[in-house]
Amino acid sequence: MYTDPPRPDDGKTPWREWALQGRGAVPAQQREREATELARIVAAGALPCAVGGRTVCAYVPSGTEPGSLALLDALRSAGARVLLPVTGPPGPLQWGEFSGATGLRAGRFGLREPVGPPLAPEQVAEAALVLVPALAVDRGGVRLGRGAGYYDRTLVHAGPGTVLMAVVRDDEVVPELPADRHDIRVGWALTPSGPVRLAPG
Ligand SMILES: Nc1nc2c(c(=O)[nH]1)N(C=O)[C@@H](CNc1ccc(C(=O)N[C@@H](CCC(=O)O)C(=O)O)cc1)CN2
Ligand SMILES: Nc1ncnc2c1ncn2[C@@H]1O[C@H](COP(=O)(O)OP(=O)(O)OP(=O)(O)O)[C@@H](O)[C@H]1O
Repeated sequence: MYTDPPRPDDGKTPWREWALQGRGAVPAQQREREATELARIVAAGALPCAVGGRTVCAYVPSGTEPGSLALLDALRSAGARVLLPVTGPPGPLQWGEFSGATGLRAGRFGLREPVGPPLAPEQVAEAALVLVPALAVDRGGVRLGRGAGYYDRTLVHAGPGTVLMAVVRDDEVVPELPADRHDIRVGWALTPSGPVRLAPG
C-alpha cells in the first residue's frame, strides 16, 4: 500500500522516497506478474510505434525497477536492434547492443550492461523508441529519474520522431510532478495495464 504522495511543490527528493518506498512494498510475486504483463505488451506489438528493423533503446532493470530480460528478448524477437545504457561518469549515456543475458556483465552501480565496445551517446538518434527507466511520470510527461541526470543529458540527442516512453507501475502515473527546466518530457508511459499517452506541453 502506498502512503499519500507528496505535493508537486515538495521537490523531487520526497517523490523519489515515495516511489521507492512504494516499490519496496510490492510483493515479489506481484512484481513478477507486472513484469510478465510488460513483456506481453511488447510481444503483442501493442507499442505506439513499430520496432521491427528499428533501433530501440531500453534498460536492464535493477532492484525493484519494472521490466525484465524477457521484455528485452521480446523486443529482439520483434526484430528490433536493442541498445542498453553503458554508464560512465555523469554525462550522456553510451550504449551497447543487447545480444542476450550471457552478453551482459556488471558495470557501474552494479548495473548489468553489454560486453563489447560502447557506442556513442548520439546512437539514441537512431532509435524509433526509447524505454526510459523512471520512478514516476506525470500526465504532462515530466519524468522522475534517479537524480543523476544521465537520461536528461542523453535524450537531448533523440530525434524529433523518437517515441520516449517511461516504464512505470500503474500507480506511478501521477497528476503532477515537480519539474526542472532541464527535464526532457516523455510522450508515453508503459505500464502493466498498457501504454498511456501523456500530453507534453
Ligand atoms: N536499470 C537502470 N539502468 C540505468 C539507469 C536506471 O535508472 N536504471 N540510469 C538512469 O539514469 C542510468 C544510471 N543511473 C544511475 C543513477 C544513480 C544510481 C544510484 O544508485 N546512485 C546511488 C549511489 C549508488 C552507488 O554509489 O553504488 C545514489 O546516488 O545514492 C544508479 C544509476 C543508466 N542505466
Ligand atoms: N542537460 C543537462 N545538462 C547538464 N546538467 C544536467 C542536464 N540535465 C540534468 N542535469 C543535472 O543532473 C542533475 C540531476 O537532474 P534530475 O534530478 O532531473 O535527474 P533525473 O532526471 O531524476 O535523473 P536521470 O535523468 O539520470 O534519470 C541535476 O543536478 C541537473 O542539474
